[in-house]
Amino acid sequence: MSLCPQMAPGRQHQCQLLKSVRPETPPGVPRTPPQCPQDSPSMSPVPKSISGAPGSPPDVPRLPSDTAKFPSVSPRPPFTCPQCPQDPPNVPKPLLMSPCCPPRVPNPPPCPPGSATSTAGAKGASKRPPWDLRGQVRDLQEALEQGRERLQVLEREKQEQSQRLQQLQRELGERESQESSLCARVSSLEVEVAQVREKLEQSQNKVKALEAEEQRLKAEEQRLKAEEEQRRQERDEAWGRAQALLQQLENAEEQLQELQALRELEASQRSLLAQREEHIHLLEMERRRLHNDIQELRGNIRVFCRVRPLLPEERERQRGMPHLHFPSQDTRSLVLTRPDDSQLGRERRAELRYDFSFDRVFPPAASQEEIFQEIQLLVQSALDGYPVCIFAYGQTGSGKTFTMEGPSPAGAPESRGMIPRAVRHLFRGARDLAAKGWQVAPGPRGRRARAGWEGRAGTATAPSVRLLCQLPGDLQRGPARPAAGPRPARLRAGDPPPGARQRRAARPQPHLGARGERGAGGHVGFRNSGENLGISGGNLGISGVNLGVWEGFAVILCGNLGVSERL
Ligand SMILES: Nc1ncnc2c1ncn2[C@@H]1O[C@H](COP(=O)(O)OP(=O)(O)OP(=O)(O)O)[C@@H](O)[C@H]1O
Repeated sequence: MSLCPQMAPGRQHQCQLLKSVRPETPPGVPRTPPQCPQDSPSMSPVPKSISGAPGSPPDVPRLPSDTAKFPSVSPRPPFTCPQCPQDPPNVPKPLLMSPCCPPRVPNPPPCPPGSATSTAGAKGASKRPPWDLRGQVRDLQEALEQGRERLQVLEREKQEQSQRLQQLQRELGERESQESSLCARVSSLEVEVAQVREKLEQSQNKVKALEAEEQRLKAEEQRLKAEEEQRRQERDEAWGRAQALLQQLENAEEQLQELQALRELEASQRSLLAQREEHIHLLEMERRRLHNDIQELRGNIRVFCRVRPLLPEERERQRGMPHLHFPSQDTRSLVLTRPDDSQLGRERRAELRYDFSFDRVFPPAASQEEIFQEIQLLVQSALDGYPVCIFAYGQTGSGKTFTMEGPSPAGAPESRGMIPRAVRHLFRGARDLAAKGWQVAPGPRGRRARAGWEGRAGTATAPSVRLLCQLPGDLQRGPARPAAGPRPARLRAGDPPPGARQRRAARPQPHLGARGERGAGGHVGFRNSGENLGISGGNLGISGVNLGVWEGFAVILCGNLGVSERL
């Protein structure tokens, strides 16, 4: 059995079946196995899915089922006569066992005489007597005749079989050509299948890529949707803010209009205020003038007398102060009496009476506040630009320091002296003036400036206030100074304190608190919020009662003058 060398194993059975029905090739005729030029060794059987696939060409003839066409593949066993021990010699074997060409089993030839099949004739012949030779010859002739007829039948059958064989050979050729074409077709189909598979793989790869791209695009779509949602929210928020801003803008425009109206009102009010301020200024100037006229009328130089109470040790030595009398109806008088005893003590004379008159007399019970009530108007005059000098004069131990500074150490606020009270009054008055639009600033040092508070709101004039303080005992003795230093010059009105510039440039001024604590050399100064209303009188050189006032500055000179004598 020869096989197609390029035929796939799955197709071997088919070729085997075709081979089995092929008759023996006559000798001399070259037999060529059917070739499948397009078959490849790796060709696989045609898958049913392909033949039944929708894409299969409809005109491709399907190979007939071999088993259907050739149900009995195995060769039929040779016919044997059941009555004969071996095959009859001239009985042809069946050639085909195809359903389309069912085998035609010839009638079994009659058994030769003597065999089991010829038992009937033999029986007939046996019925003949052995001596009936003629009868036996007739029987033989009849048998011969039957054999001839049988031979003729067989000849006809042979011819029919030959024709059938030729027909089958033609069919076989057709089938082989058909098979070749089918093989070629199958090969082409397999190539197409391979191409389709390749395309299918490519398509699957593309599908996978597209699916991945789809996933990516879906994710991108989700992200874009989220961004879109966020943008929408932001837009809504921005829209809300814009609406709010529009509303605010409208409100602002309304407020602007109101502000414009208010500005116009403010301008009118300002002009009115300016008029009122001008009026107030005029009134203030008038008040100042009247105030100082009153002060002048009361006296440019006023002398107050204060009698301090007895000290504890003095109470032990004397019984009260019967020699001092303070008329209750007259606060300006002080009466001093003393008995006018004769030198011998025999005569009884009337008391000697000394009447003193001052601008104000303060009895021992007078408080610091009562005293300051009298001098604070002078402080107001200093704020108005008038030179003011306040000093205490008296015997040692008469209470000058107590009056001007207060007790030492410091006691209750109500026991403060005149200096801290004046300073406080000055600063308070300066603040009140500033609240009214007046500018209060320290004046230029070392040069003269116009006296008085002539500055007004909006003007640039610089009022100056200097508070010159000399502490107890120092005014008479003078400040401590170097031995080689110059002696203080006698001051004239209008002269600046000698050495003031020099002193200010030489060393910083001692600064005290608002209470006016004693500084080095007995000179004190007051500083508050950078405004120096302090002392520059270190070398003021006031001696005795000769006081100099530096014109051009509003000066308050507070101090006391000690005398070495007791009254
Ligand atoms: N009004 C008063 N009320 C109570 N005590 C007073 C009063 N005035 C003075 N004193 C007391 O009298 C004493 C002497 O007062 P002070 O030192 O002020 O006198 P002085 O005139 O300054 O003396 P000196 O000239 O020696 O400096 C002090 O103890 C003081 O406390």
